[in-house]
Amino acid sequence: MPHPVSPDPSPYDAVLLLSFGGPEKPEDVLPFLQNVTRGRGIPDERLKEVGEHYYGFGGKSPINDQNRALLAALRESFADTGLDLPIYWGNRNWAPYLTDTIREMTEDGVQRAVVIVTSAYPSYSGCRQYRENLADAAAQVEGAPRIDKLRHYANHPSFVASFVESTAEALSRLPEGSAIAYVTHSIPTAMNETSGPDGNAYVGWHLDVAAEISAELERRTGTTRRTDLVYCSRSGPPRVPWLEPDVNDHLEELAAAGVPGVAVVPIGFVSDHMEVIYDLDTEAAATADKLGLPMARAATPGTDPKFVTMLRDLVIERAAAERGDQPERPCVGKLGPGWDDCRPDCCPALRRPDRTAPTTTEKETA
Ligand SMILES: CC1=C(CCC(=O)O)c2cc3nc(cc4[nH]c(cc5[nH]c(cc1n2)c(C)c5CCC(=O)O)c(CCC(=O)O)c4C)C(CCC(=O)O)=C3C
Ligand SMILES: [Fe+2]
Repeated sequence: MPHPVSPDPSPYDAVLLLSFGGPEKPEDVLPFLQNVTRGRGIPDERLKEVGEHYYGFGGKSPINDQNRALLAALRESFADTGLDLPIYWGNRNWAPYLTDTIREMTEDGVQRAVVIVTSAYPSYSGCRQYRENLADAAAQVEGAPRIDKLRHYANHPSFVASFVESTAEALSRLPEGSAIAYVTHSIPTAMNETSGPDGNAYVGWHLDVAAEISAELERRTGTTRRTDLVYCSRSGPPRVPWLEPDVNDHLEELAAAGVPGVAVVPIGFVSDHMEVIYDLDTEAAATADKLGLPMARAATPGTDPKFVTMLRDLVIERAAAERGDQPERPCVGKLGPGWDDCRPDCCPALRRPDRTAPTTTEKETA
C-alpha cells in the first residue's frame, strides 16, 4: 500500500547494511575464522572448537541468509512507504566484503549513505570495530561516500516490543513461574568498562533493555518472576576476565534453586546466527536437558515487521536530523536515546587505544 506522503531521504542517497558475515561452506570456515581473529589473541584450542560448531552445521552459518532476508524485507518496507533509497550490503569478515560494497557504491555515484549495523548495543566489538572497518574501507576507495552510522537501537520501543512478544511466546511453552534468562555475547570485562561515552554501556544497556521487557511482561500478566542477565560465547585466553555468569553455569544455578523452567532470551542478537543456534539451541539446551530443566528459547527479531519498520524509521529519523530538523527519538528505559555521533574516544580498542574511529567516514579523512 503506497504511503500518502513519501518520507524525505535527503541528504542520503543510499543505505548500507553492515554485518559480521559468516562462512557458507566447509572450505570457508578456516579463512573466515582467520579473518575474525587476526591479531586478537584467540587461543588455537578455542578456534578449533568454534570451527567444529560450524562444521556441525555443514560449514554454513545462517547469518548471510538472514541478512539476505533482512535486505529483502527492508526493500519491501522502503517501497511500501515510498522511501526511495537503494540498500547495499557488506560484511566485516566474509563476502560481500565491506570494501567491495563501498567500491560498488562509489561506482554507482553514491555521495552520502547511512549505515545500519546488525549490532544493537555499544561496545568495541559491536560499534567501534565496525566504524574502524568503515574508515579502513573508505580509505581504500577513491571518492568513497560519506557514511553515517545510526544510533544504537536496543532501547528503541520496537526492538523491546519484538522481544516482549517472543519472550511471552517462550514463556507460554513453559510451566507457570518459570524464570527468564536474558543472554548476550560475553566480552572482556575491560571492554565493557570502556564501552560507551562514560563506560559500562554494554552491560548498562542490556540491563536497561532486560528491565523494560520484564516490566512489560509483568504489567501484562501480573506475574513477578526471577530474571537475570547472563552471557554466552566466551572466547579469549582463560586468564583474561570476561563477563559472567556463562549461560550454562546459570542453568545449573536455576536448577539447584528449583525454578520450574527458563525462557532463554537472546537480547544481544538481532538474528538466529551461530551463537544462537549453537551456543543456545545446542549447547545450553543440552545443559538444560541434562538438568531436567524445561527451557524455551525466545525468537530473535530477524525479519519481524516491528524490527524492519524500526530500521526504516531510524533512517528517516537520522535523515531529518542531518537536515537540521529535530525528529522525535523514540526510546524506552532509563538511559535515553542512543547518540548519533560517537565521540572519538568512545569504546576504545583495547589493543590499539591510539587509533581513531570517528562516526562518519568523512570526519575520518578530514
Ligand atoms: C559483542 C559481540 C557480538 C554481538 C554484536 C554483533 O552482532 O556484532 C558478536 C557477534 C558475532 N560474533 C560472531 C562470530 C565470532 N565472534 C568471535 C569472537 C568474538 N566476538 C566478540 C564479541 C561479539 N561478537 C569478541 C569480543 C570476540 C573475541 C575476539 C575479538 O575481540 O574480536 C569469533 C572467534 C571465535 C570465538 O572465539 O568465538 C567468532 C567466530 C558472529 C557470527 C556468527 C555466525 O557466523 O553466524 C556474530 C554475529
Ligand atoms: Fe563474536
